[in-house]
Amino acid sequence: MPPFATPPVPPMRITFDARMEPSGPVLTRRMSDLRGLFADTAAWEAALAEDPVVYEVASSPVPEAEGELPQSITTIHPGRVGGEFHMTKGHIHPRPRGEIYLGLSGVGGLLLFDGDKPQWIPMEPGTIGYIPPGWAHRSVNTGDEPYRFLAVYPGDAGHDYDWVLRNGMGYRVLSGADGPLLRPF
Ligand SMILES: O=P(O)(O)OC[C@H]1O[C@](O)(CO)[C@@H](O)[C@@H]1O
Ligand SMILES: [Fe+2]
Repeated sequence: MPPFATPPVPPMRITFDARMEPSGPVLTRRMSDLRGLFADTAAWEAALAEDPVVYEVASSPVPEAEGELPQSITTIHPGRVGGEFHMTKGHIHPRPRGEIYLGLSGVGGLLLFDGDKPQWIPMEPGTIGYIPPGWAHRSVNTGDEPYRFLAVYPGDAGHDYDWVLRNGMGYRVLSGADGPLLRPF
């Protein structure tokens, strides 16, 4: 017997479709799901009229359970809200667990925050961004095309989104004349 109770998952070959996304469920996050995250509240409210899809997360069939290593591919569509680039909600793992991101297409960045100092890792196809345990993380599309990355994380990590609403992420990532501009919160 395994030392913990999880639904059994067989070894599996996970295939990618033409968009390089795993074939599992897709979670769609629209502008209205990102309440309280962009600095320019008026610009965010104006964007609600169309309520565009900001990002999609396609998951593999591996469950989020202790001992498993689920994966997902996130696509952040290009765009800005009051000069701030489209981004994920961001979260911290309630159980301190590391995570790996691999850039697949487009350009973006991985913003990390430990509650004290923020870190920024530019991401492009082939870049691995390592998220150590205890660091909140958010991904940002800093380009004009969809930014897509693979995430692999321990299945018991969990997602705490309120931590980011309470503490912020240390930086806001804005569009600047010479590329992304990191403005302290
Ligand atoms: O969970 P968020 O902050 O919306 O960001 C989405 C991305 O982060 C993950 O939750 C993994 O950390 C994935 O599901 C996805 O890669
Ligand atoms: Fe995570």
